[in-house]
This record gives sequence, structure tokens and C-alpha cells, in this order.
Amino acid sequence: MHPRRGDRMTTDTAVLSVRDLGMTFPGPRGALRRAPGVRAVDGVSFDVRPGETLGLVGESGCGKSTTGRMLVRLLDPTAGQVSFRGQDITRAPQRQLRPLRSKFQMIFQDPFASLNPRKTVQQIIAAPLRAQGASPSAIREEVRDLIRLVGLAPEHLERYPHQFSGGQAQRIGIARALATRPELVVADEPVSALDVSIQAQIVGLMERLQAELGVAYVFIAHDLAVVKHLSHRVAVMYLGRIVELGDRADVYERPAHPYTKALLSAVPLPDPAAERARERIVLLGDPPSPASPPPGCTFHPRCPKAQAICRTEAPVLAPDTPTRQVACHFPET
Ligand SMILES: Nc1ncnc2c1ncn2[C@@H]1O[C@H](COP(=O)(O)OP(=O)(O)OP(=O)(O)O)[C@@H](O)[C@H]1O
Repeated sequence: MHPRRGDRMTTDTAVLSVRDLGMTFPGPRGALRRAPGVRAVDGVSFDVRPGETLGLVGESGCGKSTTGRMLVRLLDPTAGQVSFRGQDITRAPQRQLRPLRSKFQMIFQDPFASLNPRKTVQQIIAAPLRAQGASPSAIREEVRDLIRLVGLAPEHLERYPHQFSGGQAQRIGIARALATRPELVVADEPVSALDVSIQAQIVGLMERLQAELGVAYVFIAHDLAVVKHLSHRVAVMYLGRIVELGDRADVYERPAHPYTKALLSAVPLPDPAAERARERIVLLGDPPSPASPPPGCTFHPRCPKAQAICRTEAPVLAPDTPTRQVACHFPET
């Protein structure tokens, strides 16, 4: 595995800092009282360094999208703090956020749902530039540069989103997100809806753009295989909490949390002999509901290593090496 730019970035000021972030959605209202809230995200903390990719992974429903949406203030957290370049943006009114908005952008899972079907590609990519007050000629030139940057042609600019394939539509979403030269892009499962053959192209494109523009990514995926290639660091979420967070090599080569190990054991190995010989860890059951999480370590009902303490005491996320944190009473060493 080659070292990548972010592997060496340990001292730079964070572009994004997240501390004890939480989101509890109100429970449905019953005849007499409201059901307990859904704690979708609970005590999540991490930094994103300039120009790096933080992969955020976990099974469906673990709180990845909710976290991603809070990072760019599409959703207001119910607890904790989000700082962009040291400035607390957690509760800043939208009007105060406006000057910063161009610096953090989001790419969505379904490119068609996130592109206005009644606008041409030119209008879609131009919108954030227009909001910044750029002149019409500067916008035209910039949009042509952007469309080429994402591997499409200027002829595509007069077409509408439905005239594109899923992969092409995602390229347009990426061009729009990068139009204002953001420092951070939160990409919420940007390749999950695409054919496998196209997924690698889009991941490769995002990597190339990062090298050219120095943008940092929070790349959300439910599969550790998808984020392996481009992540400098990886955070693994389970039931609203981060259970392991570390450099790519730590997480993929020496996973410490039993949940990370189980997720990794489901990632196919390229070598068929290694694939046949490997240990496969099958997790029992589905993740519990965040409306009624189990006591102690919330992973204990599915954990092959669970002991008495795991049923009563929640482990905290703590460093186990200089480059990794893990929340487990019995981490792999
Ligand atoms: N608006 C909402 N109201 C109530 N509960 C919600 C709301 N949005 C999400 N949830 C719940 O919060 C939890 C986390 O959801 P979230 O979409 O963040 O997970 P996820 O890991 O991104 O899953 P997926 O990969 O399926 O999108 C889930 O239990 C979900 O049902």
C-alpha cells in the first residue's frame, strides 16, 4: 500500500472538527405520549485534515447519513459541536453561514434526485457560482473548465439530467460540488447507486480531483471495500457511535474492534486461494434499533468476544496505538 498525502498530515489544522456530535430524532407521537426518541448519532468526534479522505463506514441505519448531513448543516444536531476551520458552525444562523457555504459541499447517493430535472447542466453547475456573484462570462468559462475536469464535454452543457447515465449524472453532481472550490466535500454513498464497473471510475475521478484541488472528503459508504482505495483514515460506525477510527493501514491490516473484523471478513480478497483460506466472521442478527439500544456495549448481543462487562459498561473510544482509537473492552492487539 503506497503512503498517500494525508498519511503524513498529522500536524495541519483540521479543516473540520466534530466533537460529541449527537442527533436524537423525536419518537412518533402516540395516543397518550411520544415514543422514546431515536438516538441516530451519539457522541461522535473526529477531525478531518486538509486534503485528506476520511472514510465513514457501517451497516445501513448506523447513522452515517445523519452524521454527513449535520457536518454541512443540512440538519441541525441535537448535541455536540461542528467547527469548520476553527469556527463553530453548529448553531450559526443560515445567514451567518452563507459566506462559508461555498467552502463545504455535499455529493449525494442518487445523482438524479439531487439534480433539478428542469435545468440544463450549464444552469446546474453555474448556480453556486452565480450565488457567489461571479460575472456571466467568468461563469461560462468556469463551467466549461469544470465539465472537462469531470471528464464530460462542453456539448453536454445544454442537456438535461435525464439525458445522462447514472455515472455521468454523478460527474455533474461532482462538478457542481466543486464549482466553488470547496475545502471539504461530504460524499454520502456517491457510488452505491451506480454499476460496479462505473463505481471505480467515479472513485478514481474523485481521487484525481483531490490530488489536483487539495479538497478534503468525508466519504460515506456501507462497505469497507469501497473506501479502502481512497481513504487516508477510516471511521467505523455502529448504532450511532464510532467504534474504531484510525489510519487506513491500522483499520484494514490490524483491525482492533470485532465489528471491524467482521465487516472486513466480508470483503472479497482478490486472490482465490487466500479467499478460500480466510476466516469469515458472520454476525448474528441485524443491528438493534437505535430507539432501544442494548445496555453496555451496544455491539455485545452480536459480538463473538462479549463477556460480562460488555453487557453493563459502554466502552469509550480511546487510543490503542498512536494512529488508532477503538471502543472495545477486549480489542485485538
Ligand atoms: N428524520 C428521521 N426521523 C426519525 N428517524 C430517523 C430520521 N432519519 C433517520 N432516522 C433513523 O436514524 C437512524 C440512522 O439513519 P441514517 O440514515 O443516518 O443511517 P445510515 O447509516 O446512513 O443508513 P443508510 O445507509 O440506510 O442510509 C436510523 O435508525 C433511521 O431510521
